[in-house]
Amino acid sequence: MTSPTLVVVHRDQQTLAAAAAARFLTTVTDLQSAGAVPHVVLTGGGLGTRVLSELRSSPARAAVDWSRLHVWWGDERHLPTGHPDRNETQAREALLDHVDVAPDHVHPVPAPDSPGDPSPEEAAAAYAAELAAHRRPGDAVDVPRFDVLLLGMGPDGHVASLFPEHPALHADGTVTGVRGSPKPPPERVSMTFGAIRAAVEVWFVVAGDDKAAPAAMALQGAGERQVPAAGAHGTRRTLWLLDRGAATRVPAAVTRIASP
Ligand SMILES: O=C1O[C@H](COP(=O)(O)O)[C@@H](O)[C@H](O)[C@H]1O
Repeated sequence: MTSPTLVVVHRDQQTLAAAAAARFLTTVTDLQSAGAVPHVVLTGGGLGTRVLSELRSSPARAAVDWSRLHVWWGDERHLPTGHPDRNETQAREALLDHVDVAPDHVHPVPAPDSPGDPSPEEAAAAYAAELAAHRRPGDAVDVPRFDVLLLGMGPDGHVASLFPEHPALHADGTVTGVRGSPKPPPERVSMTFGAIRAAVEVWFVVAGDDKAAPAAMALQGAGERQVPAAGAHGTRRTLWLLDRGAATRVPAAVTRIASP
């Protein structure tokens, strides 16, 4: 049985980013107050990073015990440590350097300048091993059961670094090296659908007219080879947080207007 999908439309990118941050803070606070140490997966991309900036500037960020939170990435650009285009660098600058995360609870994808100078495939294998080491009792896949997995979506419908018609779409295991990415840089590391679909909740954060077509296709039964976003869903719920531009082609019957 497939889990429910909820599409929420916000007035504009700014409202969407702030609302996603508020949801995130509430979800993590609820989990922590129930005694859990949540596992969250961050996304790169313009809006994904903006959500992190909103988390940083929210007064409610003090409600979260940042030291009791595991942070992972759904994908990474295979670039040296500290490179401005690494998703990790952007997340650290936007949020992680400004909250009291426990360093050993932050799990970046190994960079090419990490010990052993890993290739994308070797970095993927190391990340898969790190994920497997955090698997919890009862977890069905070799990853911790992610409480929230954030995803941006490219105008081509890609999610994480799973691009349309790319061989990485068919990778086994939980993490794959990616070569020949149509979006620079060409070398990347990505969670596979197997890992993404182990998440309890998948939250898409998508804004802009250029995302309207793939959003509509993903929500209306497109194949995941053509529109990879169609293949990403959570075990309990999949949430699409859109701005008006990205929602223009989604049938009104499946959307909820949060901020007109
Ligand atoms: O390269 C990437 O792009 C996607 C989408 O980015 P956006 O700027 O179009 O929102 C992102 O989700 C992914 O993590 C990133 O590596």
